[in-house]
Parts: sequence; structure tokens; C-alpha cells
Amino acid sequence: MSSQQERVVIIGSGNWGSAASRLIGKNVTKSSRFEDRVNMWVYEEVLNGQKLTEIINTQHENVKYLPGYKLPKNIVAVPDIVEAVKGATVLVFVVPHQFIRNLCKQMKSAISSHCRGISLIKGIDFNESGPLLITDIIKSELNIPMCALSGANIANEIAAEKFCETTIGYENLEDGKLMKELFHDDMFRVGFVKDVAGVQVCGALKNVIALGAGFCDALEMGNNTKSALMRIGLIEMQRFAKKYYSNVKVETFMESCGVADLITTCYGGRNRKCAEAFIRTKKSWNVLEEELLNGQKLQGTTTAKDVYLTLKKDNALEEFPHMVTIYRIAFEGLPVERIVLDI
Ligand SMILES: NC(=O)c1ccc[n+]([C@@H]2O[C@H](COP(=O)([O-])OP(=O)(O)OC[C@H]3O[C@@H](n4cnc5c(N)ncnc54)[C@H](O)[C@@H]3O)[C@@H](O)[C@H]2O)c1
Ligand SMILES: O=P(O)(O)OC[C@H](O)CO
Repeated sequence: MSSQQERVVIIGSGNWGSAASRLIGKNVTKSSRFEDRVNMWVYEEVLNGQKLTEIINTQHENVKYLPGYKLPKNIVAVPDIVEAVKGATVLVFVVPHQFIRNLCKQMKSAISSHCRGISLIKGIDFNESGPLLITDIIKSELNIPMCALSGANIANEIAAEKFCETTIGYENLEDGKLMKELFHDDMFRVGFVKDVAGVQVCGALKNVIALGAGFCDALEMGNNTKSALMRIGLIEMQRFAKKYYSNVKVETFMESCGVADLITTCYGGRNRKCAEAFIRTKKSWNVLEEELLNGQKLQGTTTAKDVYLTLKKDNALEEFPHMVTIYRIAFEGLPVERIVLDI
């Protein structure tokens, strides 16, 4: 190991975190630019009496979040976040968005000034002044430059090495190229846009539109209806991006992180699945998350709520009728048929 080499650390080990570790673990060994060993911070839990970190480090499989796929042996599960990030020069953030702030606070003291990061997180945070990008939260906590990666990327399909594309949003092209080396492969094609905000707004808001797609599926409305809702959703995603991030590029919505992710998530994602079940079973979101996702997390419900509250505060509900209807069906008992009638 040379001291010039990049030390990569993955923060998170869920479904996507584990699938991403397969790409990263393989790619670091192909280039002398990187150390071979990659620490993966794991939120520790015990399965049948054995710690998840021990299972990963001995069986090389995340049997809970990505069963059936081996992780490369150079991926090392570490339960202590400060120990995991020690000496890191590249941080890959891939946790459900609600945990990011707390994790940054925990690791802050161990992060060096020459570190760079990339967020694979699809979510957004909000405070009284408006929406907050996950990369901006990380930047403000850790003071490191950030890229974002998002795309039509259902983790299990990537683990199965089925072809897909993704998009890296960068501010500094050299950082973008470094991140591309970590992820790109014949079956996982990386594209670039100089639009960190656009990539993340797409990734967060498609989760809200996916709830609408699930409601539509519960109504058995068919493909034409779902396509109409997706088209309207895409327009509202763009409108939201322009309203809060004036530099977002319209081309970003044509990349994998935009229209392609919207399509994949409205057909194959967890948000769609839980939203259909929400209507069919009348169970609460928490119960459905617990029953259907085996520890994986829903992002769309929190985002739908935060988007709604932000738009309400800004007197902008009328500009976003589809996202408002989705919120009201999800949280205010609005009849599901309104998903179509409100168009
Ligand atoms: N799964 C996918 O197909 C996919 C694809 C692209 C992007 N994403 C995005 O990637 C991000 C991570 O999702 P994922 O699918 O890897 O995770 P996941 O939903 O599969 O798993 C949840 C993870 O959260 C961890 N966790 C639980 N409680 C925690 C706590 N208190 N603090 C910290 N961590 C805790 C669990 O250990 C687990 O690793 C999300 O923003 C998601 O939207 C997911
Ligand atoms: O399962 P979802 O709904 O969180 O979506 C997964 C990915 O974001 C699809 O690209």
C-alpha cells in the first residue's frame, strides 16, 4: 500500500449499499490508485445470535439486505463508524436519508480535510428555510466536496449484473472522474452531469411519484393511466427543481437519474409496492414497511410529507397538484380515486 493511494470507505450496508460494494470492491482492485481494502460501516444487528458484521466478514454475504450475492473479500464490515472512516480519502454515503445527519456528527472528528465524498442517497431534507440537499448536509457537517450518484438502479438487478445506467452529478470534474472509476463497469454505465442538485432532486422526488404509481396499481387502472401520472409527476419534479434550485439543468431529467429512474421506480420499486399495499390492505405505512421490506426503508413517505409542508409554507400547493394529492391520499385519508380525478 502506498500512502498516495485513495482509501475508500462505504457508509451504509443496506440493499443498495451492499450491491454498490460489489462494484466498488471489484473496481478498487483494478487500479493502483486505490487501496484494495474497503471498509464498509454496518449498522450492527444480530441475526440468529450472530452479529451481521461477523456474518459479512466470514461468509462475505449480507444475508439480510442482499441475500444470495457474495461481496468481494476486500469489503470489510466495521460496526464502529469512527474506526471505519479512519484515514479515508473517499467516502461513499449510502444510508436511508433520515440517518445521515446523525452519522455525520458521529464521524466528524475522524474526517480529514482532503477527503471527498459521493452520495448514493435518494432523499432530501427540509428545514424552515426550505429543502436541503443531502450533499449540502454532508458538506456543512464534514466540510468536504461532494458528488451525487443516482439512476434507474434497483439494487437487486445490479447485483444480478443486469445492464443499467447511472448518473454522477459533479461540481469538480476531477472528483467526478475519480468517482466514476469506483463504479463504472460494462454492466453499470456511468454518465456525467455538472448538476449535483438536479441529480438529487430527481432521486428524491421520484420516490413521491412512485407512491402515486402504487395507488394507481391498486386501482387496477392500467398502463396508460400510470404513464399519464408519471408524465405529470415528471413535470412537477422539474417545476420543483426550478423553483428551489435555479441552476438545475433541464437535460438532467433526460439522464438515467431522471426519466429512467422514474420509470423503473414506478414499476419495480419498494415505494410503489408499499403504496399499492397501503390501499389494498389499509395497513399503516409503518406496518407495511415492517411486513414487506424486512428492515429496508421507505423513503417516499417521509419525502412526500416534507415536500407538502414546504410547499404549504411557501403558498405553492396549487403549483404541485399531483404531489399534493399523493400526500393527501397517503396521510389525510383522501379517497384513492382522486389520484386520477384531480388531474
Ligand atoms: N435499494 C435500492 O434498490 C436503491 C437503489 C438506489 C438508491 N437507493 C437509495 O440508497 C439509500 C440507502 O438505501 P439501501 O437500499 O441501501 O438501504 P435499505 O433500505 O436496504 O436498508 C436500510 C439500512 O438502514 C440501516 N439502519 C437501520 N437503522 C439505522 C439507524 N438508526 N442508523 C443508521 N442506519 C440504520 C440498516 O442497517 C440498513 O443497512 C436510500 O436513500 C435509497 O433510496 C436504494
Ligand atoms: O425501491 P425504491 O422505491 O426505493 O427505488 C429503488 C431505486 O431508487 C430505483 O432506482
